[in-house]
Amino acid sequence: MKAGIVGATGYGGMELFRILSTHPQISQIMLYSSSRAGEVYEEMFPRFAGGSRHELQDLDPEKMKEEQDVLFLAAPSGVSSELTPELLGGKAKIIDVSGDLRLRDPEAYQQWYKKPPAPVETLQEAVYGLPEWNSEAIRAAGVIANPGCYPTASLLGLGPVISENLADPSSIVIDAKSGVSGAGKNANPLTHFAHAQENFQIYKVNQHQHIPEIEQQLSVWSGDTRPVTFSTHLVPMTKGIMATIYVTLKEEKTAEELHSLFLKYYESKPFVRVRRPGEFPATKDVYGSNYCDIGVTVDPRTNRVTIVSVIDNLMKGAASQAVQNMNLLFQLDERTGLAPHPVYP
Ligand SMILES: NC(=O)C1=CN([C@@H]2O[C@H](COP(=O)(O)OP(=O)(O)OC[C@H]3O[C@@H](n4cnc5c(N)ncnc54)[C@H](OP(=O)(O)O)[C@@H]3O)[C@@H](O)[C@H]2O)C=CC1
Ligand SMILES: CC(=O)N[C@@H](CCC(=O)OP(=O)(O)O)C(=O)O
Repeated sequence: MKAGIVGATGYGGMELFRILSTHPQISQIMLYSSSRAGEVYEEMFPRFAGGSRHELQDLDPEKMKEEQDVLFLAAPSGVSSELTPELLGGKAKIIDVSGDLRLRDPEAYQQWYKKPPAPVETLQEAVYGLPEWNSEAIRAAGVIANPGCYPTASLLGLGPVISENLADPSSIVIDAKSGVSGAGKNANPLTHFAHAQENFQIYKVNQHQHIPEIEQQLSVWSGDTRPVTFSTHLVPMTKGIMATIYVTLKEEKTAEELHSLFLKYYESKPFVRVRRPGEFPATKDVYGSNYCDIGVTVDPRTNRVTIVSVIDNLMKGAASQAVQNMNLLFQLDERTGLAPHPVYP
């Protein structure tokens, strides 16, 4: 299969290149750049030297959609809204890693992203690519909206409890933390080294663009609207997300019962690992991998559940989940090309 990456010079695009370079079904990778066409990728990033050379190409949607079997879009939000309509109707399947195609409601996109939304017809073609919950639709899709990093961790943590209608709808609190690579490669005041190191900061309070994405999927599971309190914090580490989720149960459950519930949903899912009762994961348990590790318990004094969900934001939160989606789109084993073990320490 031939794969193309838009945004290959960015953090998500680099991870895509790293994974696809050793994927057994990928025979050729084409890299596109809006700013550095003509330059050689391996000279720009010597860490990738030692194999084939890749000259960065100009974006030419007409050529791209006929020459590639799959196109990964890993550009800032706002780019895919315009580019995807031009890429439809060709040979290539499209996997968008940005937030542009995730929200069904264009007005919600405008409200939360403060940018013009993609055309409604394009949004209607896109399937939400959370493989553990949506694999059937993904297999039949032509366009995938890859989930956001925070929503991936949050939704995998909440899925079993919300699907089983166990939670008091108004009780959901997601307290999320991310490493700085979540903000991409361009410096901003929040992620500048001198500001971020030895610092721990909350940001986008009640304004984060992932709130409607999380609520949209919760309403798919529950059939009604579940507003969430969702807070994001910047942690002085390179990669990793931890979502600590609190929900109040409608009825009493033991920690063992909740553990069994999570196993029921995830035992057959290769990339979600549920910890034994009383055990909780850390971000380094999944570093560099496609895993989401989850720990769950309940406090019998408050009847409140604590769910801890960790991912690597650039992997399960972006690039490796996109490749998992590619595997499903092309009817491959979803594990193909996704190395099994995280990097440690
Ligand atoms: N970082 C993360 O953890 C996650 C990021 N995402 C999303 O994935 C996308 C990529 O993120 P990330 O890799 O971190 O971002 P980066 O800022 O690191 O890289 C984005 C890349 O997009 C390319 N680009 C910029 N403008 C355009 C344009 N007009 N047309 C085409 N390409 C363009 C640039 O490459 P060039 O100049 O060579 O074209 C740039 O290298 C974003 O939408 C982000 O929100 C999603 C989940 C997690
Ligand atoms: C640490 C950090 O700044 N993270 C980013 C993640 C953004 C992202 O991935 O954006 P989309 O999924 O909407 O494309 C943020 O919180 O905005």
